[in-house]
Amino acid sequence: MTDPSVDPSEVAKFEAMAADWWDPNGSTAPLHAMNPCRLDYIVAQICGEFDRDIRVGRPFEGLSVLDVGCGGGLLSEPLARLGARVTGVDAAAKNVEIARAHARDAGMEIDYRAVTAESLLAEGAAFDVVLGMEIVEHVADPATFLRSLGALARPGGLVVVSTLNRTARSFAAAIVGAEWVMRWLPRGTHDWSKFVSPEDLAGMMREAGLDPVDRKGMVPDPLRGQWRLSDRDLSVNYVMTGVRT
Ligand SMILES: C[S@@+](CC[C@H](N)C(=O)[O-])C[C@H]1O[C@@H](n2cnc3c(N)ncnc32)[C@H](O)[C@@H]1O
Ligand SMILES: [Mg+2]
Repeated sequence: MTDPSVDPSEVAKFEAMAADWWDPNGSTAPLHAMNPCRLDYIVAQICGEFDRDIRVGRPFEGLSVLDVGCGGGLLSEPLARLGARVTGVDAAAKNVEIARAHARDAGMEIDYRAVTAESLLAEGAAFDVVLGMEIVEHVADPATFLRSLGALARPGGLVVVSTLNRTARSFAAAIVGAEWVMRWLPRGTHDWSKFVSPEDLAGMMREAGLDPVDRKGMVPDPLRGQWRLSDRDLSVNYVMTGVRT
C-alpha cells in the first residue's frame, strides 16, 4: 500500500504480529493490558459528547465509529457491543483478516477494510467518532494523518487519539523497559523520534479543525496488573480528544 500516511517498514512490523492480536500474552500484551483503561476513557468521552447513558443496554446505538489502524479489533469489538456501527480500517491486510475472522466467530457485524484513512476520505465518508489509537507514532507524517482523521469526523463529532509522549521517561519506559528489558514488545517496535508531545498533538488537532477538549495520561499499575487514567502524568502514554468544529 502506497497511500501517503503509510510508512511501509511500520506496516510490515504489524503484519508480522498479525497472528498475535488476540493473545493477551503475545506481542500485543501491552495493548491488552491497556484496553480496559482506554475503553473507559473512550466510552466516557462518547457519553459526554453525545449525551448517552452507559447504564442502558446498547448506549451507542445510532452512532458511527471509525477505528483507524484497528489491528485485530481490540477496540472495534467492544464498541460494536455497545451498539455503535463500527468500521475498522488498517493498512496491514493480514490484521484485517484476523479482525474479520474474530468478529465472525463472535457473531458480530463490523465493517473491516484494508484501506487507509485518506482513501476513506476520498470516498467522502464521515463518522460521529474517529479513533486513532496507538497509531500516530507509526504513520509517515502525524500532522497530515491528523488532518485526515479530522476531516473524517462530522461537525460536532469526536476524534480520540492515543500515543507516546517524547520525553526521557518515555524512552526509558517504552523502549528500554518494554522492549529491551521486559521484552513485552519486539525490539524496534517503537522509534522514539516519532513520539509526539501533547502540546504538539494539540497543535496538530487545531490545524485539523479539531478543538482539543481533553487529555489524560495512561499509567501502568503493576500491582493491580492494569492501567489507570491520570490527570497529571502524561509523561509516557497519553490520550487526547478533539471535537470537530
Ligand atoms: C500499535 S497498532 C494499534 C492497533 C489498535 N489501534 C489498538 O490500539 O489496539 C497500530 C496499527 O496501525 C496500523 N497502521 C500503521 N500505519 C497505518 C496507516 N497509515 N493507515 C492505517 N493503518 C496503519 C498497523 O498495521 C497496526 O495494526
Ligand atoms: Mg505504538
